[in-house]
Amino acid sequence: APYPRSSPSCDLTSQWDTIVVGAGPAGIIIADRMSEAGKKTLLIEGGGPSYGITGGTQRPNWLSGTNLSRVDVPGLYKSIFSDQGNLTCSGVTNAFGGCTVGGSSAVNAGLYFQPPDSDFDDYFPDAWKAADMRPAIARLLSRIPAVDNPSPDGIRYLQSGYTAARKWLVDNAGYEEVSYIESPNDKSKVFGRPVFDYDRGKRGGPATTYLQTSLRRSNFCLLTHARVKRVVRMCDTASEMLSDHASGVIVTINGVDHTINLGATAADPGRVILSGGALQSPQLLMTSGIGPPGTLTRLAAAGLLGDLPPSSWINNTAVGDRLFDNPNTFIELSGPGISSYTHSYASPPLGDRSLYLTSFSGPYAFASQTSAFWDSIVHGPGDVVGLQGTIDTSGYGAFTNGSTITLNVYGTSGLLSTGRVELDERFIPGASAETYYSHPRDADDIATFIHGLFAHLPASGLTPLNIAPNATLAQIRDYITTPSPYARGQVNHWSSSCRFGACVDAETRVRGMRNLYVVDASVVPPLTVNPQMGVMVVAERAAERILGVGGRGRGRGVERLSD
Ligand SMILES: Cc1cc2nc3c(=O)[nH]c(=O)nc-3n(C[C@H](O)[C@H](O)[C@H](O)COP(=O)(O)OP(=O)(O)OC[C@H]3O[C@@H](n4cnc5c(N)ncnc54)[C@H](O)[C@@H]3O)c2cc1C
Repeated sequence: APYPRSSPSCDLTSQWDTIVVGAGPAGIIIADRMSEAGKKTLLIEGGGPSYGITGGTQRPNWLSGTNLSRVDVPGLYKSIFSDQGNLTCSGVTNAFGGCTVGGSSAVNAGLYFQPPDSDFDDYFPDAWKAADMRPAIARLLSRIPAVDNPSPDGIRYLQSGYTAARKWLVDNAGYEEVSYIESPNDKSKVFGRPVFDYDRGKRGGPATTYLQTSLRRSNFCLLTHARVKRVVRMCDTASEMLSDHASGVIVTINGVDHTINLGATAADPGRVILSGGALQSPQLLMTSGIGPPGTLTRLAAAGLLGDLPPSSWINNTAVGDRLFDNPNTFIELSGPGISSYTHSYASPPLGDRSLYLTSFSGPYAFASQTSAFWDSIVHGPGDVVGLQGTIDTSGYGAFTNGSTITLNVYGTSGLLSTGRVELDERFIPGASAETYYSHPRDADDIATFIHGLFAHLPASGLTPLNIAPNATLAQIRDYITTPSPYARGQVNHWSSSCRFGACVDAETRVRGMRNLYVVDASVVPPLTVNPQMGVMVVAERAAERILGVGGRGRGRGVERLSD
């Protein structure tokens, strides 16, 4: 049932100043800022509750009697890959992700790295440069602090992988050990502890912070189990509004379609903000008659564009284009000093269970990453490729003995391969095959990174098990580009499918529309770090741009065509 079920502010027949589609991290933050600014705001989520505070009740028996759900406990993170409950987008997208209150921030590992200034300066448009983003970053960190020592008792748990990796990378390979909280900008030959958005041993993020302030406002409603089919942008001849105005959305609740309307006035025409994530926001644009003409023709033939006439279609091939995800490779590493640890959903060791239940401390206070490191390859001025490694506490696949851990290697910013959001025969969105390694330089760069790392392996400290430590560059390149349980997997860091300039303008407004916006990972270019903090910062900055407030590079205010 819709949640909260009886709130008077959830009267769906009323008219709204702002309708936000999707309660992922971006949607929650932008909806909170809109309602804070006095806009009557409706946040619509297709999935249901997740964290205990949102009404989530899925939990293993050892959490019975608490108000925690499985989502709240960081150490239960990996269970999502074997038991998705009803938290994921299964059947809704052809990819892995969270479709629940909090979106993927409710099912992810909680890694929360601040993007370096260079990401904003190199890849974002004017008004989104590093200097413009500082207030947004400060606001975000004041609501969701960054932590790199997640257990509230102050003890660092499961550190054998950290110790071995430090010897390898800092002592042998010349990496500098840094605090990523204090020094977010240096992302070349650096090693350190991962940063998380946990809150005193529990999963944090926008759902436990921003959403809670929104829910206390009488001008805010969160509607769950409600899927938006499309934005309404029909000509309304009575008021002579054109189809470049969104007038509301069509949403399916319990199998029944409803139209929910914006309340346009001369002072405030209202706005629809799509925050469905990098796969579903482009899908929503397409089902609203905005996208590649071939896809719009298919949707119209299937009757999925309502009665929007072809003359009102906005043909834009940039919708869904240049989708990005990090190509990844798992490298299984074993060493005599390593004690691996696999978190258990149903039966954590008794000591670890009681440590968590009494003080939210111990191994269950974090998802399993003990260290992270970065390097870069400079191809030329402004042409720099970011490379990341993250080390976990357990082995994977066929390599799960007690002394094996997993290194996850990604390529990040500056990679050249991108794909497209494609709608399959049922119009479900997914990633096209070109998303990974379609440009040969990417495989060369990532193979060079791995080859260089292997050259510095300590003599008896760590041994790669699934790739030979003396593999040639060509062998590594073949390994990482050949599908296997360890290579070419999806990291699910979907982004960049509705880019600034081509798909939205510098106010995040959809090109060709006056009051329709996209604020989520779709507008975020490939970042040097895991995306969620960048997504949240972008939502904070977008609120300033849309509301027309906020210091340097001040937003131009709503619904005046510009850029
Ligand atoms: C398993 C996993 C692990 C990850 N680990 C990390 C990590 O540790 N650190 C990190 O930085 N990033 C991580 N990520 C990525 C990160 O979680 C995402 O980048 C981030 O959540 C994207 O936020 P978003 O707001 O763009 O969209 P999403 O998180 O995708 O949220 C979109 C929401 O909109 C809803 N929605 C979509 N369409 C509709 C519709 N038509 N009607 C109603 N509702 C709709 C969806 O149900 C969903 O809840 C991980 C992702 C996954 C899947």
